[in-house]
Amino acid sequence: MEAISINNLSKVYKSGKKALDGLSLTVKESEIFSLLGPNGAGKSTLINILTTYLQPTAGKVSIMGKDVCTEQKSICCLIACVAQKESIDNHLSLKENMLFQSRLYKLDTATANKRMDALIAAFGLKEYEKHRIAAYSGGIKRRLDIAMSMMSFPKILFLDEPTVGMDIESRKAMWDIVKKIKDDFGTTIFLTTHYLEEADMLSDTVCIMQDGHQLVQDTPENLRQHTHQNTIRIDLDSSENQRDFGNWISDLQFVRGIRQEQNTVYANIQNAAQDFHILNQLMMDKQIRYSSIGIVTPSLDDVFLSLTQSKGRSV
Ligand SMILES: Nc1ncnc2c1ncn2[C@@H]1O[C@H](COP(=O)(O)OP(=O)(O)OP(=O)(O)O)[C@@H](O)[C@H]1O
Repeated sequence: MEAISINNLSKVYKSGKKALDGLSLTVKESEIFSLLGPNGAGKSTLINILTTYLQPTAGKVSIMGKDVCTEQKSICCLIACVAQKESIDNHLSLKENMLFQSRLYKLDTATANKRMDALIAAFGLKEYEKHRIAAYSGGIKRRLDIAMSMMSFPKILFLDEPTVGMDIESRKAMWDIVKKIKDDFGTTIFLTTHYLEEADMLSDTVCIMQDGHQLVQDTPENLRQHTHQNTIRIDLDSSENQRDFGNWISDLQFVRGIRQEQNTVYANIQNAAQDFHILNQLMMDKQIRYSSIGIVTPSLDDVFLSLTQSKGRSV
């Protein structure tokens, strides 16, 4: 069974704003699924519909086979959502916070204690039990927040930007925990993130959306492969004017978009084998000075930009 199935979903707010526009996607059971998209793409609207806070305008959405419009109660027992705003009570201890959560789900004491001990061990929280919660770092609080939401053993866990604002150490620790949730508990994880490296490291499937609909959904590896043939890297000589070059290359008919990092320009093109030679020749004719040019292995950033960037806009 698919964990989440979305078919032709639309959401129009009262203001008339169409936030979702014929979105279709599927999330498999026990996978880590990352949703990416520029600001305003419709990610929050989608999560709010999937977690039953918002009603869709049209389309069909099912969670573990249950319809979001007619079976909200059953769905709420199957999912948990960790929003960006933490839900920890600083006046309670770590264990009290977890047990409070278990009462919301009406777990009996023996089950609650068993789950709590398993989660404290799995999330590396044992050493923090004796400390005051107010003294926890943001990363540890986030970890506790996720452990609390796992007390109900949800089938699907929604994580809204789980590592936003964290330093790289805490971010890596969080990645290990997200993988552990999938491996040890078999939970399907649906996460949103603005960090493409994070989506790349964690995800079985990545979906990139824009303007309320899906642009692409695939494994990170396949997405990189997709762009691999379509990205040319040019390292300009420092004497070249980067802005002039950026404008010139953007205007070429076969260039779909560019990304500039100081003297380096990444150009997304239609046909690497053919366009690489044409570009090389045009640059020589124009006597543009560069130290190297080549087809490169793209990062997920290149995939994201090539799909969401309009022609000629540099980032
Ligand atoms: N309650 C609302 N009423 C009217 N328009 C809304 C409402 N909520 C969101 N929108 C609009 O719907 C569109 C999608 O918004 P949404 O918050 O879902 O995008 P997002 O991808 O989560 O963006 P971000 O990454 O900035 O959080 C935006 O144009 C937004 O301004």
